[in-house]
Amino acid sequence: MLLPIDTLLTPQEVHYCRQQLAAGPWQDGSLTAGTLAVQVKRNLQLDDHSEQALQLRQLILGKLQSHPLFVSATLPSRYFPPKFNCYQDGGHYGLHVDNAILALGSPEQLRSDVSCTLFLNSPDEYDGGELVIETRYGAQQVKLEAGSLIIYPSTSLHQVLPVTAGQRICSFFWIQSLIRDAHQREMLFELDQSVQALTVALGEGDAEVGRLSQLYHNLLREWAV
Ligand SMILES: O=C(O)CCC(=O)C(=O)O
Ligand SMILES: [Fe+2]
Repeated sequence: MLLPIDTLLTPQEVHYCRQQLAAGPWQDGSLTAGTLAVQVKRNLQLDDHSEQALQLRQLILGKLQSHPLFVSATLPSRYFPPKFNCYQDGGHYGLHVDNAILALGSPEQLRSDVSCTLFLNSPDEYDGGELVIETRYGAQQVKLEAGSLIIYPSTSLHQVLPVTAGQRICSFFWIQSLIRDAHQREMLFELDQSVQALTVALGEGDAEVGRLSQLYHNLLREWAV
């Protein structure tokens, strides 16, 4: 499931991120690429240890944790601290799959189940730079408004097309989900969305809403790892 989440950040929050990023120490993205990725990756990344990265991570993680649609769709168990990238002058990231286990061997180790890109500048500010995600139904091109986020299964092959004019600035990160399997996660998401809509329409006291809600929680209990 590819799911866009519109306006995770307000325009004011996007503005704050852009200010911090303008000041931030950027480095060659190939420094942090694995042995395979280094052959296909050409971009800049904010130094993960910088003050700017620490500040922005806190802001983004806080917004994610309090966003009901994001939580329902990803069922997060652990968050990889958001990173920041910038593509310009033909910069791109060729077709790849994200590492299954991130920060391998460290206390932050996490299995990537859901990959996320949060767009931090407007699509009007650059040409190219589409995030292209291969799905069972063909390749999908994604380029969202500043402050919006796309989530997609980490099992997918994906690439960022060359940015031929301007700059594309994003945050990207991964989620380890309570539900490892993308299909199970998607079914739970759809059930949860229906339960929420029926709760509004029929009220919390409705017996059938109660039964569907019981089903949701018992499936989650059954499948959560
Ligand atoms: O910039 C993006 O949208 C995705 C970056 C990416 O695929 C990665 O860093 O693994
Ligand atoms: Fe990736």
